[in-house]
Amino acid sequence: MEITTPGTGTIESDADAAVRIRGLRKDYGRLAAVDGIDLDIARGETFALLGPNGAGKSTTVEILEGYRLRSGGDVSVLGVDPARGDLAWKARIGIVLQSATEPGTATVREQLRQFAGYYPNPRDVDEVIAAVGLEEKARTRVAKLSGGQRRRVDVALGIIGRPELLFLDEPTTGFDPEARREFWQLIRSLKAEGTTILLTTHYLDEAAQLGDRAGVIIGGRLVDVGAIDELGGAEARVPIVRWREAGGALREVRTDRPAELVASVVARLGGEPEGLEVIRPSLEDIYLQLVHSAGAEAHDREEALA
Ligand SMILES: Nc1ncnc2c1ncn2[C@@H]1O[C@H](COP(=O)(O)OP(=O)(O)OP(=O)(O)O)[C@@H](O)[C@H]1O
Repeated sequence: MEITTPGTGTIESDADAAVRIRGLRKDYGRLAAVDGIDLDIARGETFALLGPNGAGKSTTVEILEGYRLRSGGDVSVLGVDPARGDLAWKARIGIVLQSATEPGTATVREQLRQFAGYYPNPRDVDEVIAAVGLEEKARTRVAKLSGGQRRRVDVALGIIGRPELLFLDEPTTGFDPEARREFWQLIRSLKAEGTTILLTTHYLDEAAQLGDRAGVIIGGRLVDVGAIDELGGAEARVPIVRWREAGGALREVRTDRPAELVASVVARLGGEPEGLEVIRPSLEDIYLQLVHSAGAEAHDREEALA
């Protein structure tokens, strides 16, 4: 069994972590874009990496993919240091990058068939086309597809090689709501087959739908990591009860016993309180709290140093 150490996201019995990161650093001149990250991702897990623009997510992911060299720390991806990953290792990972490659003149099926040829054990091209919902566009040139349809081709190219580990960098940007839901189904089926998935996204609902765990990177540091429904800690999840008093004044109380509070307000007001709401913080609310408190801490550190 794997035991996750709170606060670091490392796995204690590590026999089969898909990704293992220790003390990872990446400096661009004086900027520490990644500033000492420790994280493990278990095999078969879907892990969502969250964080504001410029936080260091893509830098971290590109180091794991072998596209970027690190400045310090240790990294192992499927048991291999990505800085030394050979073709056999590359065939075991799938990548859907943020910006799509140039489409060229090939049709959807031609492009997928070509990519399938690069892998030892590819998926069936037509099955993949169906999985990403592009059957009707299989004979269309990629260059003639809409932005969202091209994104589906990117996803298809990422999974054609039957990867053990799939990197998805903001995969559903530009998808319409129905396409996003279809994509989530596809990811769930890949997960059911045992694929490990590292998802970077700004859509918190996507993280909540797909992620087993999530980590929040801010300013190059992993400020929180845990099961999606534990992120931010118990305190951040305390519900808010809101209602209007008899005179119209708005009251708001945070309590982990909302039913008890509502009962006492009803008894006191002698009936249904106006505008009554019990609000449970969403993942987005919790994420925004984390971002704000990390920003405030960084500000305090700067003040202390000044
Ligand atoms: N090649 C580079 N040279 C210099 N600085 C870079 C380079 N690549 C990234 N950075 C800087 O490193 C920091 C982290 O960037 P990164 O792309 O990892 O962020 P991100 O979390 O993926 O952001 P986004 O959500 O906008 O994609 C940013 O401040 C960025 O400007």
